[in-house]
Amino acid sequence: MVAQRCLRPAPVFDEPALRRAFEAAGVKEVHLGAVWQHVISSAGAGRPEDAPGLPGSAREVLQRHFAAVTSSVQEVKTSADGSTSKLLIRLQDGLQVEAVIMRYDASAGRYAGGPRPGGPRATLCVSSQVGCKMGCTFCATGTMGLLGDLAAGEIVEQLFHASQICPIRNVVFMGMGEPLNNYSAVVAAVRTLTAPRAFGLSPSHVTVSTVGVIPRMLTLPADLPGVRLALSLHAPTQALRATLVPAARAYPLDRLMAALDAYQAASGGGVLVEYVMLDGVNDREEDAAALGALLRGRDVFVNLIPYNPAAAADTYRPSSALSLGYFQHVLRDGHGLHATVRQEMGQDIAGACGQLAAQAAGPQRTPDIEDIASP
Ligand SMILES: C[S@@+](CC[C@H](N)C(=O)[O-])C[C@H]1O[C@@H](n2cnc3c(N)ncnc32)[C@H](O)[C@@H]1O
Ligand code: SF4
Repeated sequence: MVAQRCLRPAPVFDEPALRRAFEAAGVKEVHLGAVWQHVISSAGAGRPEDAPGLPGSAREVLQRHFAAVTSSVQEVKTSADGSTSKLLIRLQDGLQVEAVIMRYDASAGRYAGGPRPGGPRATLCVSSQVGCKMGCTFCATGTMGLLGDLAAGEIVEQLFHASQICPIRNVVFMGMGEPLNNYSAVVAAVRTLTAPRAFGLSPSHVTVSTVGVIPRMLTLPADLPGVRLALSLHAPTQALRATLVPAARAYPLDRLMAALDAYQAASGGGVLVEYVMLDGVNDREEDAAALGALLRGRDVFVNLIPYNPAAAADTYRPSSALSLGYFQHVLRDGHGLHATVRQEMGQDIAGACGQLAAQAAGPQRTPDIEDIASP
């Protein structure tokens, strides 16, 4: 059991906490936006209670219980090519998470150039938990186990910190943690990221990535309309998936595909399918054929992710360029699927997918099925 974290002061970007405190003090909801705008426009320098137009009761609540920013950036590492910056963020109780800025011009399909303030808008990869209990065998975060859930405000603060470095257009929940295991905080955080009187991101510019927490996938379209879903699949059969992703034992592949279909029926949107390419493990000819058959006819976009070394003594190797190309060809030309190979950036600062592990890794263990199945 992970210890409950106690945040004092509470982050002002924590919408549920702020709403509850305002309600209890009889403060009108309309003042939430004014407080956020004040903090954002002053780059965190302005105290929440000094937002213009607040009644005395709101000022008192804010002064006693809330702070503009509760986390701090300990270190920023930028890759040699300038494409990626990794932020090490310290939370108020000493836990640490990482967030990654990727300067990638999605519209042009290529890296957009170095860390230029005011340059092309970037994508921010945020963390939702400190560590993760799901224990995927190829993921650095998975080796840590779960140390704690982030509060909604701490997730939002990652965008706040990144925005001080460069303008952010997209947010992807592909950092540390399984976002659907910290569901209520992630939903509240996305609502603040997309609120016009807070950060005003378009919902379609926010992607929540999951290893497949079925009950939460089904509620997502109603709770976060317009937000995109990415599903980390990694294998075309239950037997192979269970060896890579322990969560597959709690959420088997047939039920996962049914949940994917139900999600799509409810959201009306396509889903990004992520597939980490592991040499000789899930990148063989028969895997490509089985994946093509599994996804054929579904509204999905397959992203083949070159494996990033996650530990010094690694059991996996990245697939060769030849295997990646062949796999993509089978999906595209054999099965009519959209399939791309992800352009990986930031490996030299260990800032690529699956490499985030701000704390030292704990002893690796296979998670209990009961533990995985309780989101
Ligand atoms: C770190 S996870 C966080 C979001 C969520 N827990 C999930 O699994 O989708 C984001 C993505 O990174 C991928 N990933 C994990 N370890 C990786 C590695 N060593 N190399 C490349 N991608 C990796 C995951 O499979 C997933 O698609
Ligand atoms: S890949 Fe995602 S679900 Fe799996 S251990 Fe890493 S963070 Fe957790």
